[in-house]
Amino acid sequence: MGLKFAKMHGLGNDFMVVDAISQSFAPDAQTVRRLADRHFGVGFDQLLLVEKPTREDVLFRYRIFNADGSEVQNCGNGARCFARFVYDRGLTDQREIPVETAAGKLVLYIEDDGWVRVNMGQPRFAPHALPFDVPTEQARYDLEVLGQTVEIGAVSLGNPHAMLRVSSVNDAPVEQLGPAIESHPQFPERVNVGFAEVVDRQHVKLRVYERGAGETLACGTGATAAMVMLRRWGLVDDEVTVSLPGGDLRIRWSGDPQEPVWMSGPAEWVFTGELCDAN
Ligand SMILES: N[C@H](CCC[C@H](N)C(=O)O)C(=O)O
Repeated sequence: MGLKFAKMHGLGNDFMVVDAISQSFAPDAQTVRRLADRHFGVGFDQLLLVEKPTREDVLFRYRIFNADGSEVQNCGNGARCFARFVYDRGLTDQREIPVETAAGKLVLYIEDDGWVRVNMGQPRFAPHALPFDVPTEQARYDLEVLGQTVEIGAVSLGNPHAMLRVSSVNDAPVEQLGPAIESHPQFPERVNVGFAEVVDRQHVKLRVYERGAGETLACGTGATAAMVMLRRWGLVDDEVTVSLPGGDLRIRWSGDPQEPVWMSGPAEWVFTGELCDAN
């Protein structure tokens, strides 16, 4: 009997989801990379593990691995799929699902319309939270990259995000600046890179070059980070639709750094499978 898994996605950001409570599965980075391969493996942007919690105030531990094998602190689209998975599979009958991540506690809510709402916690702007090697915290930073100076915002949602404002996401230099900023020396743990176009105060278009996965069709923490930084820059209101190539997310934040950010969006099942024993 090989490892059973589900293939799910949040707006095309796709995941292999494994119940690692009823199955023994603790993959190393090489195994994750092999399973992530879209020809030799299952194929995914991230692997999500459902594990027993290590703290009392949550129902599950939620672990996330990028396609390059790196374990990371948060994944917004993955959190919605995680909630769908544990509820639909009967691992919980609660529709308010507190989970433990490497970045702390998230609370996932399954809504009547099938969407999932996530309390993403408070945004953290302090450079050390990303980490980002700059002397002081600023609302905007000038970053030297590929021989040019680009203006970015920087925020942690448990995982690190840099964001640039662009006039058009369609023309954004994602292929050039994405990898260059992702691995910029001032981001010692690398960084996710968002390219945001402000349509109006309630609508943003976004593309994200993800740390450890490349450009994805959607990024939940990236959409959250973009809204938060644009709200801090005074360019959007408290409720924003973020349109990514794979679809829309709703992000809500009051602008108060002590207040949590809320992300709402869909989570879809695609198929279930079982690895052949050789894997
Ligand atoms: N690439 C991210 C993890 C996945 C985030 C993304 N898929 C989301 O929906 O938030 C990182 O290395 O921090």
